[in-house]
Amino acid sequence: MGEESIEADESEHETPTIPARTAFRRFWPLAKGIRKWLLVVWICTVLAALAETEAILLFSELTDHALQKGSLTAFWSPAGQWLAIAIAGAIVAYAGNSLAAWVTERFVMRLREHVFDHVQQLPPHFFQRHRQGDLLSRLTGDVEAIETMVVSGLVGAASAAFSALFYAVAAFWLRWDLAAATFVLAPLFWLAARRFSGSIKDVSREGRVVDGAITSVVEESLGNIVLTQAYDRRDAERRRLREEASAWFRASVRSTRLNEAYEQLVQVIETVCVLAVIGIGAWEISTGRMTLGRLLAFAAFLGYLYPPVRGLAQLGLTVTAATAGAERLIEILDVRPSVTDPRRATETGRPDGTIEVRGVTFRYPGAERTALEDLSFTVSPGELVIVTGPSGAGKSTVSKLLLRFYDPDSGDVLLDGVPLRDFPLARLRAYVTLLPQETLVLHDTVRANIACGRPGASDQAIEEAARAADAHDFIVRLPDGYDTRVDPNSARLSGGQLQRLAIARAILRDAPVLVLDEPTTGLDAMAARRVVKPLRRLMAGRTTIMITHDLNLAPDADRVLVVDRGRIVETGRHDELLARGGAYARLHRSQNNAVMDTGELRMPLWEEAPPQPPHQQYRSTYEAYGSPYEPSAEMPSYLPDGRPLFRDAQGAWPGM
Ligand SMILES: Nc1ncnc2c1ncn2[C@@H]1O[C@H](COP(=O)(O)OP(=O)(O)OP(=O)(O)O)[C@@H](O)[C@H]1O
Repeated sequence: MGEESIEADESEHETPTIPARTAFRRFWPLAKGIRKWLLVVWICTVLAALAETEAILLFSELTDHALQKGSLTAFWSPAGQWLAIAIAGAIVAYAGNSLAAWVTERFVMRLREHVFDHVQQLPPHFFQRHRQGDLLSRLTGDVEAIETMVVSGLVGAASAAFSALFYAVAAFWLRWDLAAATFVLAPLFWLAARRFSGSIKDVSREGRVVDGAITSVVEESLGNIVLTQAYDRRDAERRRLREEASAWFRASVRSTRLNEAYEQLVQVIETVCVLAVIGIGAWEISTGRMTLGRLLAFAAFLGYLYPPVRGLAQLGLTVTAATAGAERLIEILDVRPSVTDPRRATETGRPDGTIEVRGVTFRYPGAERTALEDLSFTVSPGELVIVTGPSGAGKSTVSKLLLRFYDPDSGDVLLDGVPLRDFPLARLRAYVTLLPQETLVLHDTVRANIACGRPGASDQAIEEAARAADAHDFIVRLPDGYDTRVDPNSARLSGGQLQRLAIARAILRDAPVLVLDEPTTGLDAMAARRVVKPLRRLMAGRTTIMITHDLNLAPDADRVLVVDRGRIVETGRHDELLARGGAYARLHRSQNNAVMDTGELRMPLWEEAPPQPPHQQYRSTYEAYGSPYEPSAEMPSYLPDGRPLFRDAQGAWPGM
């Protein structure tokens, strides 16, 4: 594996806890380019606070001169100013809030793209070890949580701090002694927030985790709906959902209770402060040291002062809660891609397609055993090499190294003599095309599904590829032809048709090297036969490495590599290997026996063995491969009605 691919078995760790400051610093760089707008939002908030202050002072003036004295002439001027300030304040607040929403959503968009981009580069085993629902919840809920911390949090904190300071100065300016008396109570807010912050963070973290678990259960359950219905697993699935939903229920109720307790405590503290002001104010008015208007203005300043003070404390809690989401995103962002683009890419033209695997040893990150051990082979341009072997032998791992999903721990994979790690990833994957075991379908039209082989391909090229893949005929019979929308779960296309669509895509891609991973697995015999011809057209003139259990395709290969426990145990042509009577011959035999076994399922349970029909055609096949023919007395080759048990009794794979 390359030096970049430091990759721990991340799933085994608990999500690490991170201080809010670290989390903030981690995501702040993403605000680049929008920071100036944050400043504008902050200025708008300041202007709105100034307008509010001016309004309060005008209110005080109105009380003392217009209301107390009952003078209408003293009313008009301050009233006009108040109205003008209110309108200006409203415009500024509107502009500020709209801009804040724009900045916030831009940040969320950028963050989501950043995380999504990163996740897309992660190696296959990451996705096997993380539940999809949990990843979804991180990409949605947690991303928004971080916004509260970085953007709203920052602007909120700056605005609240400014407003608090501003109103405090105004209150001091009005009556410093009265203000000082009430400010003595301010630390109570801070104490209350401190008391609650730890528990709120815990419960938020719990909530984020459970949210991911619920999405996972729903997603897995819907993805497995056939199993659920066929085996009547509805109760089990409901129980699974209920378990997670109960955890969510508990976390959510606890979170509301904590927030509500905090809110109410703050209300009580506020009431104490207001009563203190009224009490002191009443005493001051009674001694003639203060007018009613000034007292009301003072109370109003305090009234305006509390929300930002409370907001600051509340913001602390919100940021603490958001940190729980940040921790979950940072955990993902810290997973390093197993491969990266080279620092200096090799400049080559289109390669001829010589693949050389040279002394490759590879172990999956976190795995105990090596999946490949000192593997070496070469495939010349235009050759077809089949890689076969028992399950778990390491065949698919070979395909992952050929596509450079991973780098080998030692040894090298070379294309035209250049190590794969020296190619830019995008270029490498244009040269080496994978036809994976499961047919991958985009949620889009048939046309787009083929065109993704070569973005920008003309309709004519798409149709030619579809014809070469024997897909054109069934495509034109679809309701909207090439414009019919397909999706991975739609029953609109059969497995064989999807496979032919994938072949059309690969034909259009026109890469010099092809990696086919079990191209006929999962297809029934008829469907498998139908893809053979298109496959041959696809393989023509390309270096092809076919990973397969299906040895019906082996006689066609220039070479067969038999892999077992990560090593090549045999290599040669199909007939040579059969004649050798080793691992390959055993695999071949077991495959044919497997066919016979299915035939046996259809047999009636006779008391006695049925009469044996002649087996001459199999004798000649065996003898042609140099194997001794040993018909088994217990294992009939024909059904009692005379139909052959072997599917290739009419000659191997007539479709080829
Ligand atoms: N993501 C992974 N993490 C750890 N070990 C893995 C991972 N994927 C595969 N392995 C292990 O690597 C070995 C080779 O797996 P591989 O999938 O290449 O086998 P295979 O020959 O393709 O099997 P099959 O024919 O069943 O698909 C196996 O022992 C498997 O358990």
